[in-house]
Amino acid sequence: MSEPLGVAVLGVGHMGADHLRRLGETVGGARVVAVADPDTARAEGAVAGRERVTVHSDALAALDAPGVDAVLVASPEAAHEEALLAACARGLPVLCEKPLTPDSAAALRVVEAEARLGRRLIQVGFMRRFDAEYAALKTLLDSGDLGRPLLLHCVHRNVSSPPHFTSSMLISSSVSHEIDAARWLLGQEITSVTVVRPTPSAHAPAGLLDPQLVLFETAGGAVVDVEVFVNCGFGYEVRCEAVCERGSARIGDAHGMVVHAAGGTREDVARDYVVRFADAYDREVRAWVAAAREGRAVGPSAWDGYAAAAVAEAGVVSLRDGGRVTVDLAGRPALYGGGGGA
Ligand SMILES: NC(=O)C1=CN([C@@H]2O[C@H](COP(=O)(O)OP(=O)(O)OC[C@H]3O[C@@H](n4cnc5c(N)ncnc54)[C@H](O)[C@@H]3O)[C@@H](O)[C@H]2O)C=CC1
Ligand SMILES: O=C1[C@@H](O)[C@H](O)[C@@H](O)[C@H](O)[C@H]1O
Repeated sequence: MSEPLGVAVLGVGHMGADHLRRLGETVGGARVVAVADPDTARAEGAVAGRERVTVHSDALAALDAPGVDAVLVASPEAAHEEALLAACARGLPVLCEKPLTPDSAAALRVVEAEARLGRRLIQVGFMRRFDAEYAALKTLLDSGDLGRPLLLHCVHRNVSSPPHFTSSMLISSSVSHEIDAARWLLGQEITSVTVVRPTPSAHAPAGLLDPQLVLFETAGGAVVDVEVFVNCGFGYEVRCEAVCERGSARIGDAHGMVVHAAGGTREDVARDYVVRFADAYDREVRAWVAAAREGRAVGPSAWDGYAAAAVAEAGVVSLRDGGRVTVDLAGRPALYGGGGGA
């Protein structure tokens, strides 16, 4: 393709607006030609100053707008399935923000639609795979230098959660990143989930079970623990330590300046994911555009989105009922490699 990739952006809230800016400023080879958001005032504001962009209140109308070659889905998760199925029906490449869908049944319908096409169109927005530190950890683990990974210790903290956040969303929205990262880093499917609930923080909104401790067991016998705490109040922290047979490796400790002053040490903590993962989002969108222009798809697949949804669902059952809940995955279509590993 010699022309820039014509992109329709569905949803121009927090993430959609950030990706819209990215497609204009940071990532070459693409041009936003349509946006859709039921909040049309927001959509008009988001494209102010841009030329030749059509604004739609309806997502499907945006897909049919002139010049659309590909779709970036940044609407709330409940709207993803309809957009993904419509994109598949039109043969349009998609970058879909995580989670793929709110539940595994919907995710499986998306997987089946793509598998029927016989080619990948969908990349899921698990951007940590494009983060330099995560990529370095993956390379190290794959090299075998540290031996077999035994444990992953993960931390996922946000300053505060959005008003619509529920106790289940700590798992289905926030921990979905650790689910994908663990499957990817270890190359293994997650087979069971156990959620432990400490007494909630006094600073969490009433009724929100925050923090939570989420434990995964994998097909290869590794164990992953995730502390998720979305109203920690002080900063955005994402860490991961891999403990292996011959050593350990940790990422996520240092991102800014370290100041030694007044008899102490101070280190900046990122405010949120848009800051912490800015480079990762840039690489993610750049990789998507480059692949879409060549008629390919890269990065986390619809199958990865489905697997994350199924694991999260088991986690939500454990959160509700207690105990260890087994993850039941459907058979993996040949399009995604068939077989067992993640
Ligand atoms: N990769 C990451 O680190 C992050 C991913 N996300 C994901 O991005 C997606 C969007 O989240 P936010 O931007 O935080 O939400 P948001 O609430 O800030 O924005 C969502 C926008 O979508 C619009 N919208 C609602 N229904 C729509 C539809 N059917 N079609 C098109 N637009 C529609 C809303 O009016 C709103 O403007 C979610 O899937 C969320 O999980 C969110 C934060 C970080
Ligand atoms: O995807 C994201 C949000 O939706 C989620 O709510 C946050 O906890 C994550 O850190 C962020 O990356």
